[in-house]
Amino acid sequence: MLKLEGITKIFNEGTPDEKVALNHINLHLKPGDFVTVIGSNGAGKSTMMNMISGVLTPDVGKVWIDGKDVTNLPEYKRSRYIGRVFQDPMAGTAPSMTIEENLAIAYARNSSRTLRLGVNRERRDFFRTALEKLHLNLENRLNAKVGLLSGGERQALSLLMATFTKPSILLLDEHTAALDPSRAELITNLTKQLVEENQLTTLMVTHNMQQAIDLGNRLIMMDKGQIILEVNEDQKPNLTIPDLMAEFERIRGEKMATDRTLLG
Ligand SMILES: Nc1ncnc2c1ncn2[C@@H]1O[C@H](COP(=O)(O)OP(=O)(O)OP(=O)(O)O)[C@@H](O)[C@H]1O
Repeated sequence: MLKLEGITKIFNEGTPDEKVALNHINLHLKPGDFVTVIGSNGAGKSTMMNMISGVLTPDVGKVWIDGKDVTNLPEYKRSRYIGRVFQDPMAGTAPSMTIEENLAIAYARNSSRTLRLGVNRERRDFFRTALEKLHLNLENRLNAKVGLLSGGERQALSLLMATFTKPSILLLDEHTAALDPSRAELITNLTKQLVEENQLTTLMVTHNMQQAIDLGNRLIMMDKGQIILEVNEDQKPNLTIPDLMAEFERIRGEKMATDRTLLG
């Protein structure tokens, strides 16, 4: 489903600002895997997500999606395989367009579906049914401009837009971090629901260790451009925050830099 093979990315190579952002990353996600990604600031998490979505190309290594080598496929050509939700609720939607128009764009992105431009009745019913799942009453506001929605509502819509065409890979990039706790919980629950319903293969970056433990069937920890710990399906149900901190200390020989956000 997703395979990263020996991925290395060096920024500003050969200059005093040289930075090895990813150092020989190997990762394999089976269909339906939901992998949470934790790691300190600058560990390489966003760089890895950008490598998968095609924003960046690796210096060394290959990216495979659905058995295809997509390493050199540009972002716009990869978008039909990938749904992505960012930290900023403003990033995933077009504020001056209506909810319906935003959904129509997301729907059209997956070109494997038949696309007739515009929104016909059948499509509108499909959008309404999808929106009902959010339990935010957005199904009755199809013609409302997205710019008028709250941050939580926009993030819920972004999540729906990223998932309802069933992408091969769903990338969640700290997508609850900018929300207040009750909205973050709503989006977390919605994430669980949509991923399960659509059986999506998912990679989620979070700074919240409890969220990383609670969601998904696998967990990886990154540090200094490397995956330093992989927790598999059998180990994850019993995992605790102290376990993760102890593992970091064992591997790196130093205490993990933590703050309240990281501890959730
Ligand atoms: N375009 C770039 N040019 C130069 N250096 C970069 C660039 N993008 C990332 N880096 C560096 O690469 C390293 C990894 O960055 P990355 O954003 O992937 O980390 P991260 O794990 O997502 O961190 P955070 O949790 O703080 O968002 C960092 O040291 C960062 O400064």
